[in-house]
Amino acid sequence: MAKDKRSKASGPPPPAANPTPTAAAAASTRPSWPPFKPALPVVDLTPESLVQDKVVVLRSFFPRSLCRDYVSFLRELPLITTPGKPKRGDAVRVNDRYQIDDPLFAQRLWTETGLKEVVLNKNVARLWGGEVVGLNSNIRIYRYTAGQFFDAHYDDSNNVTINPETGGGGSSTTPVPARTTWTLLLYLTSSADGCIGGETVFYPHDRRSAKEEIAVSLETGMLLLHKHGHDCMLHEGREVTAGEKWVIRTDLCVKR
Ligand SMILES: O=C(O)CCC(=O)C(=O)O
Ligand SMILES: [Fe+2]
Repeated sequence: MAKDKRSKASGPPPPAANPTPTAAAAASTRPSWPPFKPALPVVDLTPESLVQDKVVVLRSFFPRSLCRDYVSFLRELPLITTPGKPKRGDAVRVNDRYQIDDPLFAQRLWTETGLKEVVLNKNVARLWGGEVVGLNSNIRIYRYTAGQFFDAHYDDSNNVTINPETGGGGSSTTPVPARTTWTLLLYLTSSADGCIGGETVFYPHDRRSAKEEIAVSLETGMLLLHKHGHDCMLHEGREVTAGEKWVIRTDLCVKR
């Protein structure tokens, strides 16, 4: 697939940064995400490079028990099965999805998990394309059941605003203009939970090729980061053939 004809990972744009009628009303419709228990991180988080400067994983980012809690919780959310026909140029995504603009959850994932410390560590800080200020508040939940997949595509970089929220009804600090640079995928299930298939597969040379592919197998609780935007690698979520693949998706954001 030529890059100029590349298909983009699509979806409705995230809700406006200032939701109506009031931010308080919008906040009340956000999910009551389970607490991060036990306190995170549970292991020494060590970034492991799978593709130099392009794909990094953190294994056991969520412990298995927390992944189970999250899957039980997420299955009660109103997931929407992908509409059949994608817009021209958009990747075919066949899965069930839930999307919410939730700055507070994005901030919790960033600050209450150990992620911030790992990402800002001087050994890896140069990777992210700028000064990382947090995670995209556009939180996406994917469930893939047997026969579902996300066809090959590239992820775009988007301009966003990071709205640090205090959560307790306190004052918000100044919004920070930012840009997404790396995709974040947190896998909540794997073959250990009966999910077969569903690998995230990267193609380094802009063509689907079994010889060249780098297939990342699901691991329960593993967090994967991959570079996106102009030098995003072509990639896909391979078909799930049994069980359920559950993923939390957001993005790393740098100051703009
Ligand atoms: O589910 C996956 O493995 C890939 C998801 C993906 O490519 C995306 O969210 O853009
Ligand atoms: Fe993608």
